[in-house]
Amino acid sequence: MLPAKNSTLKTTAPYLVGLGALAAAWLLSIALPNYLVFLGTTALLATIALIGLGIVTGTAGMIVLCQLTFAAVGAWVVSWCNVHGVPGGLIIWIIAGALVAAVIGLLLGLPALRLRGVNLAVVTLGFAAAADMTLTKTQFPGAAQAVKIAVPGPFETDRGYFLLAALATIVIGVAVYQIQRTRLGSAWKAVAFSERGAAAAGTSVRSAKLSAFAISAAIAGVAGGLMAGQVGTAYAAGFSTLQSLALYVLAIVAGAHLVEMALFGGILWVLIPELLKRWGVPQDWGLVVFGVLGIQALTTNSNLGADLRNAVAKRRRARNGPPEAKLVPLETDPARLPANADAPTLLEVRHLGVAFGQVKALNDVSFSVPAGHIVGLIGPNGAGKSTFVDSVSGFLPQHTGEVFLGGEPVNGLAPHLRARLGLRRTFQQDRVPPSLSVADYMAYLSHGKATTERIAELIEFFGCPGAGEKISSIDVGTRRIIEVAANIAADPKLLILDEPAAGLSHEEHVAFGQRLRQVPARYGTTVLIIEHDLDLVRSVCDSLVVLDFGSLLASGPQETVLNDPKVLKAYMGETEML
Ligand SMILES: Nc1ncnc2c1ncn2[C@@H]1O[C@H](COP(=O)(O)OP(=O)(O)OP(=O)(O)O)[C@@H](O)[C@H]1O
Repeated sequence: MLPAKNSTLKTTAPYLVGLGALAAAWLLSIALPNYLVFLGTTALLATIALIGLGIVTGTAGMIVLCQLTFAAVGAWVVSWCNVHGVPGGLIIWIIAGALVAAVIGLLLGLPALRLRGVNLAVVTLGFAAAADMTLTKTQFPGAAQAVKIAVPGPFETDRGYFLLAALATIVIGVAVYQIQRTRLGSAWKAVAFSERGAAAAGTSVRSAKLSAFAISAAIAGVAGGLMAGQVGTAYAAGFSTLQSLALYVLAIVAGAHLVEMALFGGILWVLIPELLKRWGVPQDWGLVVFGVLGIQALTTNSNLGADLRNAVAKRRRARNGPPEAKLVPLETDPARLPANADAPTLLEVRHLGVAFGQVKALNDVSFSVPAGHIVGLIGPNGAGKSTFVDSVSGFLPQHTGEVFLGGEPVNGLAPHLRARLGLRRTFQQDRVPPSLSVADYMAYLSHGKATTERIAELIEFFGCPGAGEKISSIDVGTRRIIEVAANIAADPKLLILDEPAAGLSHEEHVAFGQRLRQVPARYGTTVLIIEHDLDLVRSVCDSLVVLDFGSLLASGPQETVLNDPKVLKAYMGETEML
């Protein structure tokens, strides 16, 4: 875990950097010639739009090609307020523009809940093109009469306006940096990596996506309002579809989900056309340059920000060595819990059935899991184990039959709601967002319930890499253990583990089993584990349920089930192997 002094420094650092940046902006506003100050303002306003775009594309993983349309909304509201003499002045008008842009972002985000990838890109591009045509026809309020937007006294000069733009960039930059580190930021990253993984962690994918859209659009609205104030009158040409596309390219090339890289992108936004102008090349060629950069970024699936961070992490790793493997067997083997016959039922499934076309993946399966137990769910490949987990955790709502948690029916509840009721699960595939650190991931999964001390205790107990280690630098086997520990951090009633030990060495299997055996008594969590490794199953489970061809073959105490001739025949095909 991070020492307290370090973590205080981490919390205050963004504010200190912000103050430093404000001082640098003030010095630049004095030192730079007028023309460069104007260009600097343009770069800062592009930076603001890029920071917003970084949230929705870089962090939440959606392709949005209409960022400057949201900016146009901000500019439109400012122009309208100016023409109609709305009280409050520029700053209030900009805030109003941001709010209107957020509402429009929210509305556009609704179809995004159903669309992904290229389809979402097409919808947002269509929205940008439609808004572009409408604005070109109708123009901004006051544009035809060239009504100048009233800018408050201190910001009237180019230097003053540069400082206003710098202040807005710093405030938004620090705020977004901090949001990225909250549970909401983690939810965006989790949704971008795996919507199923995020839902299983109790995140409403719908709310996460809509909030990303709304906040991103609001920030674009601020950029647009400021753009209108910078030039005095907003024109449609400043918010065209092509420019939105170019901005998107810059966001992915630079890696605008990182605030400092958004600033870099903002500088490129101004620098490339400026250099072309100086070299006597038509500025429209800037769009070609952006296009080439975009193809490069998309084909290599990387961005400058991530590359830079990876290079730094690589150097640090070369200096410090890889994260130490800490999941080692305990010296004294903790005993397997004796099954408590009087324990109340925690999970009960009645007549569960799932059909995929002609395949009956589950057929009238009924059994229960008593509280405080570790129950193994076993069966040959294709027996229906994962289908069972998907049904119980809410990912296969089309199942028949009923599921009860603690006596309450959970049928019809979405996965994230079941997770919030204390029904957690892990996955066979890697669903741990690589962009989070171990501690951030645990805090995210625990819904902020787990304290720093609790996270440290879980890391220690499960032999996970250090709290500050990035998941991306950790092997997939270890990530599965982190996934187990993080789910326990949420204090679930029931944790369903889908092959948690896949990818671990024999020694780690043993060590993991020793930890798992202690989970019900130590953390109060009941465990249902699916596992092919019978050594692990034997070492941790007090009772077993066996599925075969989607039907319940046997259930009961471990020894009885493993000696059942039906199970021996169906599960392994030959008795000796058991
Ligand atoms: N989405 C799907 N569409 C069609 N058939 C499916 C689907 N998912 C699972 N099945 C089928 O349902 C049956 C049960 O699959 P399931 O993955 O639940 O088995 P399993 O016991 O978890 O297997 P394994 O141990 O290999 O993970 C299999 O015959 C499988 O081919």
